Order: sequence, then structure tokens, then C-alpha cells
Amino acid sequence: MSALNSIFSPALFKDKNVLVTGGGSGLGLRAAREFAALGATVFICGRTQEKLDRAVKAIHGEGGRVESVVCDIRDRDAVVELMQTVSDQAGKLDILINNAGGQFPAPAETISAKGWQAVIDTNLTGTFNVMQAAFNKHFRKKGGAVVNVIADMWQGFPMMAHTGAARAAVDNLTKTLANEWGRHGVRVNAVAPGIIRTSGLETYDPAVRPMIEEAGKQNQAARMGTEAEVAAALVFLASPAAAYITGATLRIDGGQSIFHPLYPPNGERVWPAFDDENEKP
Ligand SMILES: CCCCCCC/C=C/C(=O)SCCNC(=O)CCNC(=O)[C@H](O)C(C)(C)COP(=O)(O)OP(=O)(O)OC[C@H]1O[C@@H](n2cnc3c(N)ncnc32)[C@H](O)[C@@H]1OP(=O)(O)O
Ligand SMILES: NC(=O)C1=CN([C@@H]2O[C@H](COP(=O)(O)OP(=O)(O)OC[C@H]3O[C@@H](n4cnc5c(N)ncnc54)[C@H](OP(=O)(O)O)[C@@H]3O)[C@@H](O)[C@H]2O)C=CC1
Repeated sequence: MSALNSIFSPALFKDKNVLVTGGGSGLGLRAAREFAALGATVFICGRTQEKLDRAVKAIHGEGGRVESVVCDIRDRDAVVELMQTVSDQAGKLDILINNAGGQFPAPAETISAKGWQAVIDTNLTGTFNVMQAAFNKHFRKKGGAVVNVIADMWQGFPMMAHTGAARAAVDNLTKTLANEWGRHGVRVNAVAPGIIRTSGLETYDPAVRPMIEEAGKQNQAARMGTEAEVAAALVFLASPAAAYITGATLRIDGGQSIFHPLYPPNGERVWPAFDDENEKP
């Protein structure tokens, strides 16, 4: 069935139910399409009905099974209800892709109290709300797999102090919950995308886009990542191929997070003569 040229077996997620938060757009939508194409029944959630409706239409158009639920992950009660809806409609949840999130670029000194709180509530508390509710309703008894989507914040996250702090916290939560829930058969991992060309980037102020375009080339691939490249990692970590992987964070960033001044991106070299010497046939 797959219109996505997936390298994974088409029945990989047959009889599996997957929840993708923020599945109405960008990375979440791409992941939802991949899971559906690989046989899963997919639930997507987000705050905006129209976005979810468009996503459902797209996945149905590809022959996939998908349901949508409007839910703000910051609202604990709504998240508990979301898990009940999955239970009522599908009986169980097997995989959680904790992808919903967002922030706004701003120098730290300008972030308002409300702005800080909104980003922490969304990316840290919201992500925790969904994991906790999924565990209590579904995973405690039957196990499952969680993949959290965080960000490349290992060198700090200039212009993104709020989300850098929240994502570092989720990196740590990933390890904590992998330990706490392992005995219940639950694996908890994360992916850390670098800069990925998605519709999400278009929500940012046009004034910062040139900076993002430039930052997107600062990696060994010298380009932004694609939604498909992140979705492939999400599928892998959620699949039985990753049965022995838990508490890990996979960086999908073309090497952005391991930037080294001796080997900057774009093939530039600090000592070209040395390089030329080595490259003689
Ligand atoms: C910088 C170079 C490197 C770039 C690397 C990029 C890597 C990451 C990319 C991505 O993640 S892609 C996109 C993901 N999608 C988004 O980020 C979408 C946009 N973000 C959101 O919707 C966030 O979830 C939100 C901002 C937390 C929205 O929360 P909420 O709906 O509650 O927001 P509001 O009620 O509108 O605002 C609350 C509070 O926040 C302040 N605020 C919002 N936007 C801005 C802004 N652009 N600049 C300054 N402040 C902002 C807003 O003003 C409110 O505070 P007060 O004004 O009332 O004090
Ligand atoms: N693109 C990139 O370069 C990178 C992205 N990321 C992260 O990856 C994830 C996906 O981003 P991307 O696809 O690029 O951007 P999008 O903005 O397209 O995706 C974010 C999704 O999350 C949903 N969402 C946001 N806040 C909430 C909330 N409180 N409750 C429920 N759903 C919510 C949005 O839907 P709605 O607004 O309808 O609620 C939207 O569908 C985000 O966490 C993002 O920060 C991380 C690193 C880099």
C-alpha cells in the first residue's frame, strides 16, 4: 500500500495502535503516515480540529487507518480522556510518539513570564502528562514503546532558552522513565532532530528565517533534515528492531550537535594544505 517507499516491512505494525501527538502537521503527520502505511491504527491529536481533519483525509487517501482527537497536552484531564478514547475505540495502545511541541525564537532577556510558562508547559509538562497517562491507562499492564521528540540542545540553545531547558529535561525524563518502567515491558527513547524543513518552521517570524536557513546548513550534510528522515528513526525506535534499546536519545541532525572547529561543515578545512597532502592519489 505504501506511497512512502518505506524500507520497513509493510506489516511491521499490524494489529498495533499508535498515538502520535501533534500528528496534524509536520514531523508528526509524516510519522503518522508512516505508521499507518506499515499497518498500524493511528491516533493523532492536536489543538486544532481543521489541521487534524486535513491529516485524517490525507492518511485515509493513502489507505491508512486513523482517528483524531482534539487535545491540548497541557491539560492533564484532557490527556486522561484522550487515553480513555483510545481505549474505547481500539482497546489498547502499543506505541506513543510524543511529538507535540513548539516554541518561539527570542533572546532570553525578552521572554515574558507567560511566554516562558507556555513553552515549559507544552514541551516538558505536556510531554510528561502524555507519558504518565499512557502508562497508567495502557502500558503498565501490557508494556509499550514511547519515543519522545526533543531537540538539539547539547551546546545550549541560543534564542531558544525556554525550549532548550524543557528538552534537556525531557532527555533526562526519558532515562528516568526507561528505568522506572522497564520492568513493565515499556521502552522509553527519544529522538533529537537538528533543523528539519517542516511546516512548523513557517510559523516563525519572517525576520528569523534567514538565520534558520543559515543554521540549517551548519552540519556535515550541509542541509536541513527532512520529515522522512526523522520519521524513519521514530519507526525504528518504536519497532521490535529496537527491542534492546531503551533510555537512548538518537540525534538526527547531520552531525550538527557534534560540531568541531577543526572540521566545520560544508567541507571547509582549517588546514587545507594538510588535507590536500592526504588526498593525493
Ligand atoms: C533560532 C535558530 C535555531 C532554530 C532551530 C529551530 C529548531 C526547532 C524547530 C521547531 O520546533 S519547528 C516548529 C514547531 N512549532 C512551533 O514552534 C509552532 C509555534 N509555537 C507554538 O505554538 C508554541 O506551542 C507556543 C508559543 C508555546 C504557543 O503557546 P500558546 O498557544 O499558549 O501561546 P500564546 O497564548 O499565543 O502565547 C503565550 C505567551 O507566549 C508569548 N509568545 C508567543 N509567541 C511569541 C513570540 N513569537 N515572541 C515572543 N513571545 C511570544 C505570548 O506573547 C504570550 O505571552 P504574553 O505576551 O501574554 O506575555
Ligand atoms: N522542525 C524542526 O526543525 C524541529 C522540530 N522539533 C520538534 O518536533 C516537533 C514537531 O515539530 P514540527 O513538525 O516541526 O512543527 P509543527 O508546528 O508542524 O508541529 C507541532 C505539532 O504539535 C501540535 N501542538 C503544539 N502544541 C500542542 C499542544 N499544547 N497540545 C497538543 N498539540 C500541540 C501542533 O498542532 P496544534 O497547533 O494544532 O496544536 C502541531 O501539529 C515539535 O515538538 C518541535 O518543536 C525539534 C527540533 C527541530
